[in-house]
Amino acid sequence: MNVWLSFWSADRFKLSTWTYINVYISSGFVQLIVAIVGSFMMVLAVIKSSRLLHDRAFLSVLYAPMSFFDTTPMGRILNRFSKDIDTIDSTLMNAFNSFLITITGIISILVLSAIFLPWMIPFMVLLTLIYYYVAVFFQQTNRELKRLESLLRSHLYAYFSETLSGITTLKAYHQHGINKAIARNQHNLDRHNKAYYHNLMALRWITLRVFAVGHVLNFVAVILIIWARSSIDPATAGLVLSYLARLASEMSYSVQTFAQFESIMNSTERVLYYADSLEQEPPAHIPDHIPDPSWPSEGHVCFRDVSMRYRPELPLVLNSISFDIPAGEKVAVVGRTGAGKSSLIQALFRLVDLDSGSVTMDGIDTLTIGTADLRSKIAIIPQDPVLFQGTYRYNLDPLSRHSEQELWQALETSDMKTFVQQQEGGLDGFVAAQGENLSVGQRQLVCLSRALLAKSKVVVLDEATASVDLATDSLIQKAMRVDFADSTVITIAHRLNTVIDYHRALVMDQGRVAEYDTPRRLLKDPNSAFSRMVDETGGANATLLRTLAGC
Ligand SMILES: Nc1ncnc2c1ncn2[C@@H]1O[C@H](COP(=O)(O)OP(=O)(O)OP(=O)(O)O)[C@@H](O)[C@H]1O
Repeated sequence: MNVWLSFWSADRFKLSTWTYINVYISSGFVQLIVAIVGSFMMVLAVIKSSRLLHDRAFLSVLYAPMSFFDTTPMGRILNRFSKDIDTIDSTLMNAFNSFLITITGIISILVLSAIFLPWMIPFMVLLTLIYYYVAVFFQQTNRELKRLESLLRSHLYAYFSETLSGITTLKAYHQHGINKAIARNQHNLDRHNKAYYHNLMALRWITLRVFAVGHVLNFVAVILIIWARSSIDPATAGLVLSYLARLASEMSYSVQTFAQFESIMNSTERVLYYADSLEQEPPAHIPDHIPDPSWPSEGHVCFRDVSMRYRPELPLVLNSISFDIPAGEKVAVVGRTGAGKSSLIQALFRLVDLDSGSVTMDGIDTLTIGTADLRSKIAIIPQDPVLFQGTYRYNLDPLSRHSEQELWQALETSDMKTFVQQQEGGLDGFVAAQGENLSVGQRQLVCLSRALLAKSKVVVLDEATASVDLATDSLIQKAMRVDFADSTVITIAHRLNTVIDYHRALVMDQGRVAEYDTPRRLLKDPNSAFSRMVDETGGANATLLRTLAGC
């Protein structure tokens, strides 16, 4: 544009060469102003669209299957939502703008030189080809180096966040644990810096070659001007040389800005992958199969030949499991560690897709309805209760469906009323991220209150192994018997004392149902797996358990 503008004005106003040069420079200035204003507006547009991209990617991650979280390090996810999004927001348009300015600058210089020194055209074509070849070669290497750097940054973030979340364990190992964490962190930092250093070196490599191409073109121009000194006036020669002097740095800068632009587009590509290509869970709602709001009114749960594996390449963790839980019964799921107890719950919630078989609740196959429709109907008190940053009110009733009185009632049943009343703000008191300002037992009691409010017909309790004191434990057990008297309760039990009076015990062994009957009947057979588990609790306790079971 500035070449055209300067020629047009020079011709129209019959300007001298020096004025002509001034016009050329000032038209370049006009171009710069237009580019800056344009890029400012585009930056705003990019920030807005990156926000949409961020939201789409975030939603897609939230609905990704559990296998995605099992196989993707947390650092990698954090990297995409921090560094990549920030790069798109703050540097994408500037890099694109800089690249456009330098490339149009190079074209202007080449056109200007070609007009005044036409003999340069063959050299320009040859050197442009060399420039292109070197730039493409550099780009291929640079792209991989950038990927490597980003990957190693993800490792760095992953280990860092892992260290922070396990800080208490590290501290428990005193100086040894901390020193090890520091050493590992330094190692990760060094590896990341190595990749970054190679990136810088690659940039040096290309700069040297591109500068060489630019200077050779300059040299050729000088030779040609000397050769044609009789037919070219000094002012024109000066004009061409002064512009060609800028060529080398413009060429080098254009490769750098293109490399930067491409690496930013890598960030865009990575976020786009999360937004568009992540495998997704089955739909949250299936319009033609929305269950009746009162479903499940009974709480009859039935597993039929259920097989499940966590990922296609892994072995089955549930192997053709069948059992029936009549409505309102309390079932204890017991078994050795790794037997598949938690996997059973994953199958019930459809957190992992079934390989085969079906799970029905009150006759409705859970595969035929949306995952959100299913999960909202089952209450769970997990072993490791999760609370969100906010208030007690928000954690108890995130969808604001219950009255204040109902919230207090639920807290009273779970013995948390006095505690919440003592907090500043009461129900609107502050709950830290992951409930860090509450003990694990208190967190479980908040989860119990939430389950009480949900009034679900199917309740799952993943019994805490060690983190809950006996008082909290017995409170939860009492709630299971009294407040969920009409509900079907499935308890993953680690302590047999708490579930010995349940209606049934389901003994899991290596992903199969080993035994399923009333504790009394199972205990009548001294060789049953359940009997052996009871015996392992010790002579006196085993006798007590047998008495409680009515043997
Ligand atoms: N996310 C996962 N990805 C792959 N395999 C898993 C995953 N979770 C569990 N497993 C495997 O599934 C099997 C059953 O594990 P599960 O957690 O269901 O056992 P569990 O009986 O609940 O054990 P525990 O009493 O120790 O909690 C184990 O062999 C375990 O290695």
